Amino acid sequence: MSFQLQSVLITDEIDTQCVEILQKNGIQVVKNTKLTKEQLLTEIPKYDGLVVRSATKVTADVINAGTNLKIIGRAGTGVDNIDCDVATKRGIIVMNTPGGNTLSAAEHTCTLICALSRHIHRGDRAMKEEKWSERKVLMGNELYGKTLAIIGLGRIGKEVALRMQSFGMTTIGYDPIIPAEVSAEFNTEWMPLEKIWPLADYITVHTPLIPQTRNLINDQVFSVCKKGVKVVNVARGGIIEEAAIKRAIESGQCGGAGLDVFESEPPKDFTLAKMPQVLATPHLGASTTEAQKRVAVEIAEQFVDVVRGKSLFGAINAHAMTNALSPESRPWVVLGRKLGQVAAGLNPGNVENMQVTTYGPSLKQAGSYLSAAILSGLLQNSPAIGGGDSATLNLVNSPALAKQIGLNVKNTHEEAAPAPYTNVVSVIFNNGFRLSGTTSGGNALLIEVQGQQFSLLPTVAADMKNTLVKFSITTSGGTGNPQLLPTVAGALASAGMCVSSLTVSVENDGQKWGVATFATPPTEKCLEVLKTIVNAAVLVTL
Ligand SMILES: NC(=O)c1ccc[n+]([C@@H]2O[C@H](COP(=O)([O-])OP(=O)(O)OC[C@H]3O[C@@H](n4cnc5c(N)ncnc54)[C@H](O)[C@@H]3O)[C@@H](O)[C@H]2O)c1
Ligand SMILES: O=C(O)[C@H](O)COP(=O)(O)O
Repeated sequence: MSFQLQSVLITDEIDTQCVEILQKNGIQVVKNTKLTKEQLLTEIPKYDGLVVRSATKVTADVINAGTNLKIIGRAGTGVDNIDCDVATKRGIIVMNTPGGNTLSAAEHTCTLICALSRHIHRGDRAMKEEKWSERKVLMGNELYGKTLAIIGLGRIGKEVALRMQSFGMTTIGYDPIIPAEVSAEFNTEWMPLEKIWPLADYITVHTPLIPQTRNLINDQVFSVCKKGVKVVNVARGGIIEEAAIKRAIESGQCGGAGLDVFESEPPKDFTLAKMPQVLATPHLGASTTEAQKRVAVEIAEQFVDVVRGKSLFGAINAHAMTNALSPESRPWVVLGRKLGQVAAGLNPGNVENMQVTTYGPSLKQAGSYLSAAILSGLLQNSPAIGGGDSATLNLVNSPALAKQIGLNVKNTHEEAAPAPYTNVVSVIFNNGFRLSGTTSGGNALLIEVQGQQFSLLPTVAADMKNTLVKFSITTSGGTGNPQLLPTVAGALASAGMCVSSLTVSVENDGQKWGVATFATPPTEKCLEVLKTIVNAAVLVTL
């Protein structure tokens, strides 16, 4: 699945290469870093892409005002300034540039650790104030032989560990997803937090700011640390509680803090930053020419790759789309959506469980995008999610919306497809309703609806604004009525309908089902006419 991207708005200071790459690829770019919140709300509907750093707060109201938004790019790492939940529900891809500023942030962290150990900030201030005598009180400590605790052993945490080991520091750390064997590869002993606190001479945090990490280091943690412990935060303000740092410095429990990030940026109150024991920088971790060039180029190239259907690298909320980018997957995405629409049209009611089974080698990795595509068709008019908002249902938001309404989805795969097909997708709901389909020559085809198999498969084409009428026919003992199809076709034609296709299923239990598709929407009159000939007729708008 790929999409058109016509215009991108950049609202933070980003290297010019971002603009150049996007423009070279035919995307119009407007860079305006001076927009007020109100101006942003007015401007955003004009764009289908937005690129930011950490300054622009991409809040729910901005995302909801962005009626054409398809993608939000973060030229950097942290996405805490973007309301990712709201973006996901709106079907908007959010991507960052993981790794682009890792080295700069790691170097900045190491710089703060070194500077804190020798009171560089205080020495510098003393010189500027012509207070040479300060040298008597600015006794430092070597880093050699000291223990550095690293909370968050991801990209930056690892680079910090490797660099500080060259000063002779012992590195220990904690991360819920990095196992001890992995941290051992960069000579860092994994430990639970309670074991870490009393051992650390320095603590540096490198986690995202999430509920589990907010105020991770607080009064209680300081109280079990070594007296004089020094803390460093180049991750996000609030991971180390600012009020607790202040109290710990005042009591002498904390010997110094290196802070690049703050709970509010810019800080509403500079008291903490002004404390002599605090070495503060205004969120400079990624502010190097190298990192800024890298993240600017990366976010622009990532946008271009999505537009070309090449890659979703950096996307943090589009898991279902990962295997849906290739041209071969497109008819399957269409089929999935159509199956969902057919199910919604024929099987209204409470659906709590949906099982999607993919068959055949080509669909081995297709389960997640096919179930997302089916959900996008199934839920498009669902009152449970506000109904009728079909334009916004896609592979990004439909899994999240299904979860929100308590619809459980299970994917399974089987290597061999039922003969005579090579690849098939079938979906079955908790009430037993099932349907399946395949693709051929780029067309989406129905194989089976509710146990009724078609030998000549009805097309549910993507580009045809067609409507499907399912009708059931009693064939009384299997003899059938050879005149039925011409009779139905004739009746529909007399009702003024332009029929695109008319297909009847293989007989099952004395029943046949027919599917008619139309190039223009059928009228109520068409249904009435049909009902005089067949047992039941249901209209499904695709
Ligand atoms: N100051 C700056 O300019 C600057 C620059 C770049 C990145 N950052 C910030 O640094 C942080 C880390 O970036 P990264 O690229 O290393 O990210 P990363 O995703 O590579 O690593 C983060 C690690 O934190 C771990 N983690 C999550 N919850 C945790 C918890 N409760 N306890 C311990 N660890 C936990 C994750 O498992 C992950 O391994 C992010 O918040 C990012 O925004 C700041
Ligand atoms: O998470 C990040 O990438 C850093 O905090 C950098 O933020 P910035 O792009 O605003 O400098």
